[in-house]
Amino acid sequence: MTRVFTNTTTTSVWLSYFLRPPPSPSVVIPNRLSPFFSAHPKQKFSTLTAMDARVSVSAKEVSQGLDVENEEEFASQSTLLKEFASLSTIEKAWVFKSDNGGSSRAMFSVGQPNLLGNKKRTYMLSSHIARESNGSVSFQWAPFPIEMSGGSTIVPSPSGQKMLVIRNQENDTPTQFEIWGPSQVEKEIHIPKSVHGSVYTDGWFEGISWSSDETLIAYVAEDPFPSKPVFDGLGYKKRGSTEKDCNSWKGQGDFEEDWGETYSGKRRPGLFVVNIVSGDVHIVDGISKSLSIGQVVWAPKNDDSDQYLVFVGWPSDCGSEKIVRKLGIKYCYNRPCALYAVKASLPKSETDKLETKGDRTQDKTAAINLTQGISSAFFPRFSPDGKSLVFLSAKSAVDTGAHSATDSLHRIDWPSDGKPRMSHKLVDVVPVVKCAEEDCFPGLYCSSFLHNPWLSDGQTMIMSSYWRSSQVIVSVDVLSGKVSRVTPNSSASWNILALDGDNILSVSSSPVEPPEIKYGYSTEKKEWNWLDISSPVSKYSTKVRSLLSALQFSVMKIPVRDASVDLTDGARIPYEAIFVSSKTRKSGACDPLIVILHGGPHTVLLTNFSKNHAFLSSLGYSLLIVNYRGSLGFGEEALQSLPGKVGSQDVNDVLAALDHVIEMGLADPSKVVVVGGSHGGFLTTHLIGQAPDRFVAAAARNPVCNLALMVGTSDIPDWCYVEAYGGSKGKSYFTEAPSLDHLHVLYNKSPISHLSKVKTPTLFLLGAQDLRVPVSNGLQYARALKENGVEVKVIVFPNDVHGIDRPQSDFESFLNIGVWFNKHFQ
Ligand SMILES: CC(=O)N[C@@H](C)C(=O)N[C@@H](C)C(=O)O
Repeated sequence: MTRVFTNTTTTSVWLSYFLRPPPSPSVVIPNRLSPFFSAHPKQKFSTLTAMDARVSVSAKEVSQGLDVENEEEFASQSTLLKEFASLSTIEKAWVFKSDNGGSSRAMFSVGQPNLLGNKKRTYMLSSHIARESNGSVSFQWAPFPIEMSGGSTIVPSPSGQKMLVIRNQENDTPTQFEIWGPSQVEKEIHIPKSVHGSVYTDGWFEGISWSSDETLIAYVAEDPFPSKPVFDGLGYKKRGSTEKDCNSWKGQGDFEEDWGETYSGKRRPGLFVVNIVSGDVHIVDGISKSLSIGQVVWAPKNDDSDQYLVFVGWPSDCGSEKIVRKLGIKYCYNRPCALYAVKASLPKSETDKLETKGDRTQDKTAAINLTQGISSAFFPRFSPDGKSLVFLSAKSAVDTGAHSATDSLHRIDWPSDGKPRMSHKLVDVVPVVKCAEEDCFPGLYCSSFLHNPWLSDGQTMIMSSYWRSSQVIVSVDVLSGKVSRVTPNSSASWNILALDGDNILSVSSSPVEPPEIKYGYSTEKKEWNWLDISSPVSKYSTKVRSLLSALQFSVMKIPVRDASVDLTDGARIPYEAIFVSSKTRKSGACDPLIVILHGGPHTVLLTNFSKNHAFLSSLGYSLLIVNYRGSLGFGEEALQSLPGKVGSQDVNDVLAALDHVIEMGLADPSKVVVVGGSHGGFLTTHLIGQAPDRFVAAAARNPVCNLALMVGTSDIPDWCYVEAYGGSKGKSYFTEAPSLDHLHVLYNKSPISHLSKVKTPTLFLLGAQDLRVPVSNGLQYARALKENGVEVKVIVFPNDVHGIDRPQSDFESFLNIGVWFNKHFQ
């Protein structure tokens, strides 16, 4: 994670391969396809004037890789993209009860890309929430936000009286823990790197939990650095010699496996407790070093002095005798994991630690596996009365091998004496939904849980979940298992931020409406009402508002074309595509269309606001965002219909969605381009190979082009097997040493096997540090296209990982996508 927002400046390496003769250095009149220009002739004029005044360049002086023809286009489009790229996003919120009856206070964490600094700026904005006697609610905002500089994360204490600020530091500098009171820092604790490395704040292993008396904080941090061999002029230096000696150097020592993409070089997550009164830190005992730890919470206090912690543990061998290493975990919910309980206190003595039982020696402090009957358990949450431990499970993903699948929710009734046992009965609260009938609950698909997700009845949890192409907020009664959708039945998307007592603080947005805060309350009739809350963050510029007000969107149901073949019921149900277009149609002509494809393949593109998509639609394109079968949010059978059929079923689903909008008269078949990343790049490159006459241009971000190459270089070789062969075969065939037969199948399922048919000009955006789909995949395919005389442009971002989401790289990527598409419609 730290690598994503490093302070280093990105210098993009431009490898422009224009096989056509170099364009003449004439000034290009912005083409007719861009409504940005046609809708705002004055802006166009002023942009060009500004450009003329600022730069007067000869063809030779133009930036490397930027053809002169496109420079005007670059300048104009970047002005538009800047409008969207610098918008702020509300990411988290905390609500604190006020002493004063009906009111409360909220703190919002807001993120904004800092393009010049190439990192994300995070700031805090506070508000007072007042509930009036007439039932209305008003938010009074602090006049200015405050930037959180250098802070890795903040975690308020349960009472809201204290706040922990963690500052992870580079190199050998100790990690800083600051305990803040209402007006000042009350305590500062520096934890040297010899105790542990950086605290995990990645949103997955991350777990930072205050004890109920607010004296202890349990958290997850990297194990300390292992000692490394030291050498000097005479050779190896024995232990005890000083390592800081300038006549010696440290060797590398043994290679240590990490969790792959975005975790490169990160050491094992271990469990620690700090006492904020004494400043003492201890590593929690009794946990096998073969477990990676995350998501720790305190168990309810029992009568004993012992306090227990509950955490998630991931085995290093991914729970399989066959697998000898950690496999990539980012986007991969199929890594087995279990909930464990362990005593938080330091062992009192060795005799207390070891007790002889017959001929067996038992470690009384060893962590206990609480969820032995299930292959996956994470996001542990205790009910407010401490009687239930509720958790989410991705057992469907683990058991089938799909990297992500439908979740299920489970409960353990926590022992009344507070002492965890080996065998707890697991109660299924919300099972996996196999076949999601249209407009019915499709199952749970959660990417996070609130720290405190409970309503005051103590049995209702509130959470966000994907529901077909939208994100919605649902309530779940953990005793009855009843799930209810609490957000309106519109097509917009909703994300929960925090609970304010029994009320819900959330954000809602759509492809044509930027995020707005919504405050939900339940009426006496048990219906949810939602209030629009005006906030400084949602004061979007007039330009953004006017561009978006010209757009509309709808969610289309796309009938399954091959419904007659052998399919499960869930795989026959229509899938969806989000169609974004201009409200006004210009004299019967259709705007050009961009087909947008998500990766995974088991993810989904939601009906929420996307700055980059808003930019592309504001350029004058319609968008067709296809949630082909295999996407999250449509039930388990639809999802599981894809593994084994990648490169055919998903490709045909996209083509059927495209035909659907063409048949409806919403798109012109001669004006279609396509873009996708990762598995979406796999689809993009498959489409230009399998349907070479249908796309005017294409753009692929870190695309999977050759599974036979990826299998030997990616952090998730198992993914290649599962998606190519299907779950059960893929899992059993998986090996680190693929046979020739395997490589043959992997190659045949890949876009590279259709390469000879490709003629579509294609832009490649590649992250040189990508461990998921290493840069070699995109480069090999791009070079092969070039060899065949196809027009190709490649941009490699040297410091980017798979997401290519560092602010400057994201900006440069989408600017190039916009320019590339416009260029090929000229
Ligand atoms: C599981 C996974 O990471 N698969 C990749 C090939 C992929 O498509 N990733 C998605 C999540 C992406 O959008 O990057």
